[in-house]
Amino acid sequence: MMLLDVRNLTVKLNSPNLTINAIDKMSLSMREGSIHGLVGETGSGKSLFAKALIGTLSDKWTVQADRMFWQGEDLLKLKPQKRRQIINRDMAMIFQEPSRSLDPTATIGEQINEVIPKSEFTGGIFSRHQERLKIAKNLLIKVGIKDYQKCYESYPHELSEGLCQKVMIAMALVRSPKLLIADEPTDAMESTTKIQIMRLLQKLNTQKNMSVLLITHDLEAVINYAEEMTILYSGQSAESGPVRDLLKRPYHPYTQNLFKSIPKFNTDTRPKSRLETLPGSTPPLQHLPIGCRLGPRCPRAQKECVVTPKSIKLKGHKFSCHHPINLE
Ligand SMILES: Nc1ncnc2c1ncn2[C@@H]1O[C@H](COP(=O)(O)OP(=O)(O)OP(=O)(O)O)[C@@H](O)[C@H]1O
Repeated sequence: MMLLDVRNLTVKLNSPNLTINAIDKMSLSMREGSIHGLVGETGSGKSLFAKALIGTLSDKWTVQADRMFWQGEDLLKLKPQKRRQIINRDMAMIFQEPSRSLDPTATIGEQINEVIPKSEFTGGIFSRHQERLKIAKNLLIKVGIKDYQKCYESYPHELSEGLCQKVMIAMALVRSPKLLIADEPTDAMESTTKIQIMRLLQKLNTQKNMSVLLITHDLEAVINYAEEMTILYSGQSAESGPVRDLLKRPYHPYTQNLFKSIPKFNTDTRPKSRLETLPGSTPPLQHLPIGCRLGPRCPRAQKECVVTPKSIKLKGHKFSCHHPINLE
């Protein structure tokens, strides 16, 4: 069953002089119980997408979409209060630099206690303290923190980034969300910590059937842990589909180039030769090209590319390109 189905999402930045489509008709759909990677370079709009979905963008942004279905219900058609209720109940988000998301003046225990909803308590007011303690410790055990007592009593600065991220995940689990949005959850972490966090997310996905939207520019993590992925370039969807299929036969030149930028997946590269990258860099918001935004950097660009390409569905992929590769 489809958990999330967003079609043609446009996120506009409204300034006094002009309006910019920071996200331009992006689509993303994910199945219930899956890990879905959302990949793109810095500034491609990954975090904006997440914020548009959970409704935390400020008034200077306008969000429009043909549909934003959550378990078959269009979130954009709901009254704000109802929408918030569904999002609070079903979705949770964790961020990069977890130590910054935690309150430096309160212990981990105090912070977990604060997010436990009243509905979790079964006993009376006098047993509340003991219940809180039990729930918080269970959460810390669930995310694999062995020394949970010490962690419970610690302040964030006394913990490593990896432990802080586990605490953030524990806090996110308190409402048993159906979807966990993980925005660069392992950014700037060392590789062993990275693997621990990714394995934890994978375990929660398989054991609790919690879907994960993994937002990252770490393509290898997506290849290792996600079943499906969406590739964003400068606010436009380039290609989406099952990770294995995309790896085997990408249709979009940008997808092909992304994979070629990882030595492990570029078997054509001779030792000591340069990795293939596209010329130039991603355009800033104030200088977005018209049509396909990859156009100025794309080796296959032709005059049609000044018109935004339509999304084409083929063999389980969706891609938006006038001159795709590997079609034969
Ligand atoms: N509050 C804001 N005001 C103005 N522009 C913004 C704001 N937030 C994001 N942007 C712009 O919107 C675009 C998309 O930003 P976003 O943070 O979604 O990118 P991202 O893909 O998540 O990048 P990163 O991987 O660096 O987090 C960027 O060009 C960014 O500069």
